[in-house]
This record gives sequence, C-alpha cells and structure tokens, in this order.
Amino acid sequence: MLLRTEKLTKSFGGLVAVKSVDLNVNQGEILGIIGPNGAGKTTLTNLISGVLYPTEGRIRFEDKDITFVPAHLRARMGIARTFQLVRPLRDFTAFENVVVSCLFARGESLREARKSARKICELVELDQPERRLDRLTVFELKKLEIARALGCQPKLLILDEVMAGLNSEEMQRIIQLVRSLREKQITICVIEHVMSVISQLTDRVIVLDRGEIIAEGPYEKVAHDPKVITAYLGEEA
Ligand SMILES: Nc1ncnc2c1ncn2[C@@H]1O[C@H](COP(=O)(O)OP(=O)(O)OP(=O)(O)O)[C@@H](O)[C@H]1O
Repeated sequence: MLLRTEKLTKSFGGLVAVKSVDLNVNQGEILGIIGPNGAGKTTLTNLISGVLYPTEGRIRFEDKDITFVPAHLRARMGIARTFQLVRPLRDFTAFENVVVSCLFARGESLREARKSARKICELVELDQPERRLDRLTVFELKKLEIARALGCQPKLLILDEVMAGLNSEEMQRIIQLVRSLREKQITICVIEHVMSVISQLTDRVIVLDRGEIIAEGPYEKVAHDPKVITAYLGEEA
C-alpha cells in the first residue's frame, strides 16, 4: 500500500466536502477518482497533497503518518499533483518552470536541476521549451503542468482534470504519456470527467458522491452500478 486514508473528513463550515473516506492506493496502479460536480474530488486531492489539512482522520504514505505534514515536504517525500487550473510561473519560460520545480522539490543544484528538467521536457514531449508561456497552446500548458509535477520525482502523481480543453488526439497522447509514467514505477491517481479516458487508463476506480465513496472497482463494473448512475443522473436533473 502506497497511500492510505482513514476516515478522512474535511468540513468547510457546515458543509462536509469529504466524509470519512477510507482510500487505499496500491503501489504501481492507475486509480481513477470520479464523481459528479462538487463530489469532493479536488478537496480529497488537496488533503492528500497537503494544500488543506483534514478536520478529522489520518493519511499514511509509505506507512508514515503525513496527516499534518506541510505540502512542500510531501512533495519531497514523493507526492506530486497537477492543478485543475494550470499554475505555471508566468514570467518564466516553460523550461525554467520545470527547472524551478526540480530546484525546490528535489533540492538539486542549479546544474543538476537543468539536467533533470531537460530530461523531463523530453519525456513529456514539450516542444521548444525555451518559449515563454504566452506562446504555449493549452495542450503544451497541460504537458508543462505534468512536467512540473514530475520535477518532484514523484512516487505518487495526482492528475486533476488534465484532459479538460484537449481534443481527442491530444487526449490520446496524454494517455500514452501517463502509461509511460506508470512503466517508470510512478503510481497515478487520475481525477477526470472524461469517462473514455477513465475507462482506457485506469485499473480501478473509486466514485465519490457528496464527499463519500459510493462505489469502487474496475470502471466497467462501477459504470453499471445503480448508485453511480443515480449520482450522475442527479447531477443532470
Ligand atoms: N474552500 C472551500 N470553502 C468552502 N467550500 C468549499 C471549498 N472548497 C470546496 N468547497 C465545497 O466542497 C464541495 C466539494 O468541492 P470539490 O471542489 O472538492 O468537488 P469536485 O468533486 O472536485 O468538483 P468538480 O468536479 O466540480 O471540480 C463543494 O460543495 C464545494 O462547493
């Protein structure tokens, strides 16, 4: 078990966004986290990455209790995530963004960080990384967001809706990239609204609804679960 949460709960005032969630992430798997809008997926990601601390419950990573470990130290321990809204440093080039991530997350020297960043840019196939960010397409910004997360040398990589705004060919390229990362022994959690991506990419899926896990298993199984169908229909109603 790489990551385990026990009765993880986060309340915002009266609203319980994540409610007593027991989540296990196995070493080497690609786990999908799905659920209708407002189900608590991003809050759960924020709790795991340390952007937020829980109201109750514990988080264990590689058998260490990290419940209240600050985000930057979690990054050094090997937990990396992308953000739903990409958050690059706007005044830097793409390459410099990746260098910064390697410098801070890995604690590398500038020389080492530049070398690592070059390899990461090749891995994610970032074209012309010396360009400024205002010259990048949405697809390239998404790859940059993944590249920045890879700067942490993650053991666990959480992808928060990386497919939003991409066309189907670009999605296929990201799917290939994510598969290649798994081959490099990186465990991956994918939060995604695009179900064809979830079905192609994941070994297992958990479904959140109103902060709780309502179903768990292979995508084909959970997609036919009446509780899941009802949760999604509720969203459309
Ligand atoms: N900082 C906050 N303060 C107050 N309420 C919040 C905060 N963050 C999230 N919430 C609420 O918590 C609930 C879960 O939100 P969250 O963003 O985690 O859901 P989600 O599943 O990621 O949704 P989406 O798919 O729309 O991104 C929502 O009702 C949301 O309004």
